Amino acid sequence: MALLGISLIVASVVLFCMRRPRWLPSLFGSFSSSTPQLPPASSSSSSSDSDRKEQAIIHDENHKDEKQAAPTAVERDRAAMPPPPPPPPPSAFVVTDPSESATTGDDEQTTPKASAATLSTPVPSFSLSAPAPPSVSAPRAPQPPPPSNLMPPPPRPSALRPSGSSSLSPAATTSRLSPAPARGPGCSTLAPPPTHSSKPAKPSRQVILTPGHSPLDWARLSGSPNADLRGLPPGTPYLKVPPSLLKKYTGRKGKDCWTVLNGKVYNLTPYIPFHPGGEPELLRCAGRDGTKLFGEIHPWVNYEGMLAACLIGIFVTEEEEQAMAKAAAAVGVSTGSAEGDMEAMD
Ligand code: HEM
Repeated sequence: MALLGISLIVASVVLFCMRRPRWLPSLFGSFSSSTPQLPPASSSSSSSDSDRKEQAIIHDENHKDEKQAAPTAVERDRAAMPPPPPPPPPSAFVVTDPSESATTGDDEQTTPKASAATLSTPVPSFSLSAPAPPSVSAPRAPQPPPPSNLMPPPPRPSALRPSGSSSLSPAATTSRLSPAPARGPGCSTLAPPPTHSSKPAKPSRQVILTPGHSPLDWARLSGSPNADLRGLPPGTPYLKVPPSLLKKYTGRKGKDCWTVLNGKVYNLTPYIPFHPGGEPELLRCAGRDGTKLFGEIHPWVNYEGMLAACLIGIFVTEEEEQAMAKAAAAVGVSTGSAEGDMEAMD
C-alpha cells in the first residue's frame, strides 16, 4: 500500500514537472516559506538553469515528504493549485518584442508572444446581397471614391485602336484588322458601299399598247381552257412543221405569223397587238426559228404559259417529215403532216 502511494506521488511529480504550467512561479511563491526565492531570469539560458534548480528543489522536497507525510503533501499541492488560465480568444495576433516580456517580469516566456490587435484599415468583405450597380440613365449625386484597398476595375477593351497605340505586333494587327475600304471624300462611314455600276441603263423599247391590249387582257383572252388561238380549223391535231412550211407564215400579205421557240411552233398572230415590244420587233422572228433572238431580249418571259393557246405543233426537219409521210401513206392514215393539211387549207 505504501509502495502504491509512493509510486503515485512520483508519477504526479514527474507529470507536474513535464507540464510546467504558467502559474508555476506563483505556486512556488506559495511555498516561499520552505523554498528560497530565485532571482528573475533575464535570458533564455538563465531561465533553463533556474528550471533545473527548481526541479532539483522540488525533487528534494518530495523526497522529504515521502519520508514524513506524503499523502498530506499531495493533497496540499492540489488544493493550492490555481485553475489554468483561459485560452486566448481566436483573433488577429501580433508578435510582441521579447524585451517587453522581460521588462514585464514574465521571465518564463522566452519566445515571441502573439496578442490580439485591431487593424487600422477595414478588411474588405464580400457578400451575395451586394447592392445593384448604379444605372446609367438615373442621375446620381457624386459619390466618394472607393477605399484605396479595393482593386480598381480593369480598363475597357477597345475594339479598334490606332495602329500607333496598339500593343499588338504589326503583323497581328494587319491580320486581325482589315484595312478600311477606300471611299470617296465626303462619304460617311455609315453609308453603304456603292452596289450599282455607273453603266447607264438601256432605254426602254416598250411601245404604247392600244386600249384592251394590256398584258392582263392577253392573260384573260388566252387563259381560258377552251381558248383556241392557233388559226387552224377546230379539232386539228398538233402538226409536224418542216422549215419549208414554216417560212410561208411570215405575218405579211395576209399570212399568219409563225415562229419556233425551243422546238415548238407558235402562231404569234393573235399576240401581235399585245406585244409590249411592238409589232415590228415581234415580226423579226416570223417564218423562222426565233429562239436565239427571244433569249437575247427577254429570256425571263414565260412564253410557254403565255402562248399555250397558240401552239401549232412541233418543228421537224424535211427528212423527218418525208419519212413520216411515207409511213402514213403506207398504212393509209393521216399522220398530221402539216404540209398536206396546210395545202388543203389554202
Ligand atoms: C422573238 C421575237 C421577239 C422580239 C424581237 C421581241 C422584242 C421585244 C422588245 C424589243 C421588247 C421591249 C424590251 C424593253 O422593254 O426593253 C419586248 C418586250 C416584251 N416582249 Fe418581246 N419580242 C419577241 C417575242 C416575244 C414573244 C414570243 C413574247 C411572248 C409571247 C414576248 C413578250 C414580251 C413581253 C412580255 C415584253 C415585256 C417585257 C418587260 O416588260 O420586261 N416577246 N419584246
